[in-house]
Amino acid sequence: MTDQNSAQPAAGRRPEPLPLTVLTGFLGSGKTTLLNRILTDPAMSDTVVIVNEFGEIGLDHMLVETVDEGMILLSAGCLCCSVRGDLIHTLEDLLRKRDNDRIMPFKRVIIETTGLADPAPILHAVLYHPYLSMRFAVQGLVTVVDAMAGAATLDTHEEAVRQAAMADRLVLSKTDLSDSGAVAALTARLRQLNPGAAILDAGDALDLESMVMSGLFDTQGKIGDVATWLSAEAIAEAEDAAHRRQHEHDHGHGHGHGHDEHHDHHHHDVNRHDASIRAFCLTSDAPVPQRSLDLFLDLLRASHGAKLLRVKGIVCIAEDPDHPVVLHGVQHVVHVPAILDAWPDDADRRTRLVFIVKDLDRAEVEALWQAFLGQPGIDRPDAQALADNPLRVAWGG
Ligand SMILES: Nc1nc2c(ncn2[C@@H]2O[C@H](COP(=O)(O)OP(=O)(O)OP(=O)(O)O)[C@@H](O)[C@H]2O)c(=O)[nH]1
Repeated sequence: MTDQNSAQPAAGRRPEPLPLTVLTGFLGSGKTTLLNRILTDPAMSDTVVIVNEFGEIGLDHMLVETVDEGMILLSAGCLCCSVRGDLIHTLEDLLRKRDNDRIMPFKRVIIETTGLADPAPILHAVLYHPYLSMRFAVQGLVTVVDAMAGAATLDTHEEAVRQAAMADRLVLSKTDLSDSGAVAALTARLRQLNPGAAILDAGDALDLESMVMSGLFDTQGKIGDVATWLSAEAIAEAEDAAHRRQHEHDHGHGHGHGHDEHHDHHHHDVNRHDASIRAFCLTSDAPVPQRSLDLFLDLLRASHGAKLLRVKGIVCIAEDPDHPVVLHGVQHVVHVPAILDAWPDDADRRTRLVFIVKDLDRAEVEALWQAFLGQPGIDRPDAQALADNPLRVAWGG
């Protein structure tokens, strides 16, 4: 078990959390190339990079031009499975050295994963570690997608789909080697897969600092732009567009429209990997009682935990509607990283929950949500029945 006190700062006061970003992307997509750019940008000086590789002998560290030799740490194995403990120890060790002035006071950490990594357990490991989650402000996930090989990789490798679907920022590399039609098609596919993430072109003069700082907190550990972080509007719009496409598609079939039209709709169909992962947004105009929210989240993670890749939200709590609660979850755990002093937009106090899920129907989550909002429908469970269910305790435990 991890010793929570092992990396406590020397001084008594709690230090500002340090930004931590996970950089991922499929094999050969251009992660190291982007990292080199980040490390040579003056705005990104004092960055510690943890490079993770398969195998005993890493190659990437030879390719990364470091600002300071001591700033590169390597671990053998895959971060998402075998060496999660190593990652935690590495981060604790880094903090200890920084707190004891044994290394320079770095300002942020970037973890570069292997090309095959599943980012969910990596984010999870840091977000839910009782001490690390206090010391690091997790910025989220930047995923590099190779514009040349990206579509074929998404077709054949589910890891690549998960990396793209969970990202806060998507960076298209090798656009200089790809034709514009292929880039546009890949961009459209990524937008459908992950409507909430900004899509950037590595060939552009990127603002690397804001690319890396894609999370809820800014460099001082202060709450940043919640609406951008949540991306609820973009996800809701994408859902509407998908609905319209589906409706037109069904309408086309029902009324025997021409073959060409069908052909065009089928052209937009997502492939089997993409189709198993989806993003959606649930909203409520009515404030949500704290207990209903707790029960909803409990039951959701207990019954669907492994299918929840990410959950983000802003919630109007009935007991304290002036101070919205921000939620952030990865897999089995959803936690409250912040309670805001005020609503980002006082005119819009709706509760918004954004989900990125795998093999889970929107309807199932929505039925549960409505049950806890006190709006049970036909064939839907009601909250009291769910709360009284004797199995609930067993599931939650
Ligand atoms: N033309 C071009 N080449 C690029 C671009 N980005 C990366 N490359 C090249 O693609 C190859 C792979 O890039 P890396 O940065 O090593 O990719 P990686 O994701 O770190 O690779 P792994 O660590 O093996 O998974 C290298 O030869 C890079 O020079 C780009 O935007 N344009």
